[in-house]
Amino acid sequence: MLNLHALSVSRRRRSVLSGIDLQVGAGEVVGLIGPNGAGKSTLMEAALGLIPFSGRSSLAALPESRRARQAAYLPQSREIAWPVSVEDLIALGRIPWPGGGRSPRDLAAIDAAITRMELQDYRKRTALRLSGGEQTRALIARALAQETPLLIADEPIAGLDPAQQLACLRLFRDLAAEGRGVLVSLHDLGLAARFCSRLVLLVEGRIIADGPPDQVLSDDLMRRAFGIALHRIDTPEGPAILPL
Ligand SMILES: Nc1ncnc2c1ncn2[C@@H]1O[C@H](COP(=O)(O)OP(=O)(O)OP(=O)(O)O)[C@@H](O)[C@H]1O
Repeated sequence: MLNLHALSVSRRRRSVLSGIDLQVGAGEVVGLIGPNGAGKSTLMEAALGLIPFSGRSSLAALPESRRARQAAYLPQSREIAWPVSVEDLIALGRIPWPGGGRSPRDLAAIDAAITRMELQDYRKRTALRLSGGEQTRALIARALAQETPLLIADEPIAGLDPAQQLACLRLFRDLAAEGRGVLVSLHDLGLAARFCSRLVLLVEGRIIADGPPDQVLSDDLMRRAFGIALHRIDTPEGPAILPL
């Protein structure tokens, strides 16, 4: 679904990503974790073909029209440029598909995305006047309306309340169960452990671990990545991981 090979990015003549090999398959929620500035957003932007890179991205190799039918993207910046209604914002997700956003197929996809993000009461409101968390949910709904096999989401739960964080990650898990692939960057390591099938740990532009959450969240790797110890509390729902 997504295949990155020897992908490298330099910015201002500084290496930001180096030799990235990464696969995201159908049915996987792959969590991208690592310190601020490690290169998580850069990896996503390069994989999507939004910035120059060397190496190979199976997604960026597609023609632009097919790329937008293959992957939807929630960028870290939640900028909404125009005073459109929530419904019209979500309809933008249908642009890659024939129908102009108003075919019965488009309307069904928009309705489904609104329902999944519980935005029924917001659909006629001006997106710019929603709260930050509500705007994020509307932008996730736009990505869902795109109905792509792959979803790439950059810190989707940043700014969401705890219940919405859980709802968002449960939704991603459901998408994977439906056969889609999800690549998501997260800073909450406990939630990453609970909801991701695999974790990829990025440090200074290189992948230093890629595997099951328990393996990647080892004391050694966490100390190497973040320079601190983490305390793990196991609950019936999964681990909670606290910085010490
Ligand atoms: N447009 C740019 N020009 C120059 N350097 C950049 C640019 N964008 C990002 N960088 C640098 O690239 C590095 C990786 O940034 P990136 O945003 O990918 O990190 P990140 O892992 O997503 O961080 P965070 O967790 O803080 O969001 C950082 O050192 C950043 O300063």
